[in-house]
Amino acid sequence: MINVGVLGATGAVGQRFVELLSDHPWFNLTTLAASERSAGKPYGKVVNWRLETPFPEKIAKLKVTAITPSAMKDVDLVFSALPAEIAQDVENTFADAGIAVCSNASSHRMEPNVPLVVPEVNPEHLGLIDVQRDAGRDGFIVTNPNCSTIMLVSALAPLRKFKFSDIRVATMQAISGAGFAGVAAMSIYDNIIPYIGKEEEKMETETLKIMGTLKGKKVVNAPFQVSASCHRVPVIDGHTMAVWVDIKEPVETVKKAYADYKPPIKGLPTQPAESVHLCAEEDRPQPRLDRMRGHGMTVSVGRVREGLRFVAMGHNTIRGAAGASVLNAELISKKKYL
Ligand SMILES: NC(=O)C1=CN([C@@H]2O[C@H](COP(=O)(O)OP(=O)(O)OC[C@H]3O[C@@H](n4cnc5c(N)ncnc54)[C@H](OP(=O)(O)O)[C@@H]3O)[C@@H](O)[C@H]2O)C=CC1
Ligand SMILES: N[C@@H](CC(=O)OP(=O)(O)O)C(=O)O
Repeated sequence: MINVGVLGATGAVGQRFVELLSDHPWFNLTTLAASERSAGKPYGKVVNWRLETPFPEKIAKLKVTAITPSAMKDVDLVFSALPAEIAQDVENTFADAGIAVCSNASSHRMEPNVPLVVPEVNPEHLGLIDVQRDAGRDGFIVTNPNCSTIMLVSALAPLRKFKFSDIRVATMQAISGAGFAGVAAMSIYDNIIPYIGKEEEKMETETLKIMGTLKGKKVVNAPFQVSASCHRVPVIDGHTMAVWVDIKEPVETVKKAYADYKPPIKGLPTQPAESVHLCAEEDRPQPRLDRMRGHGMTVSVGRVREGLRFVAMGHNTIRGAAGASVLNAELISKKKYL
């Protein structure tokens, strides 16, 4: 068992980490860290547990620590669910102290030495860990993408054998993506907000890095163009997106590619049986009905039609955040980087 901790354990994504790690077969959750408001108090007293699954009582008494390596001495790996502006320095400090960091925050994603990984899409990019180590670091940082980007690249992965260069995407994103206090009820109820700060830029750049090729010590971006329009909708969990790709193959050929798809990795505890599920029903995927497919780790695709057009949807705080990071950590562990 590998001892792990969570940075930002009280937040929307932090709670998902706690849920996924409290009974993990490879990882032993020993340390929970949050802001000064929470540090020094028992986790059960400071967390406002908002998940549908029961609160894991066995960690209720665990004392929340400060977000410093010295306060988290027994851990080999930390999961970061910190706000990006805090994560920037904190994650560097942990990696410099010899600790592996699996981060959900956007701060380091686009740095050339930092792997931006979705295990089913670009597992080989973990090779950038060696580049960080060669530069003299004892630990390392591995990131997972933005929650909408994960759904997009997962849905594109089975289509890589076809030629395409132009992707257009319009998202309908859940309010949990903005964190617990992110969107006021008065703003989102009976409404759609056609702006999510920096989200479009993230989808347009992160996709190219993830679907790029690791050549020597760097990733060469995928040679295509992504154009995104992002919108907040009154859904609690589950990011949905309409996607247009310039694939010329017949619809049936594309559907077969989804049906036959086998991801390049297997044997990880958090990996779902299907990383991408092709919905047969004409009115699916829908967030309320499909977000928990594969324990929240499966991306559902449907409405594949001429154009080529389709709809993709996945759980933003599980597949799009904490689950993605845990899957990265499992791959890191399997590949003996720890
Ligand atoms: N929500 C989502 O779907 C997704 C979120 N992300 C990213 O994950 C990260 C966390 O998001 P989310 O969980 O929604 O955020 P929340 O606001 O819900 O939680 C933030 C967490 O960080 C802690 N924190 C805040 N300020 C500080 C500080 N100054 N020092 C130490 N700890 C601090 C909080 O502790 P305390 O309770 O003590 O204040 C809390 O545990 C962000 O970078 C976000 O962009 C990524 C993908 C999806
Ligand atoms: N911006 C996303 C969530 C998020 O925090 O993304 P990122 O990890 O790229 O900061 C949303 O609002 O749904």
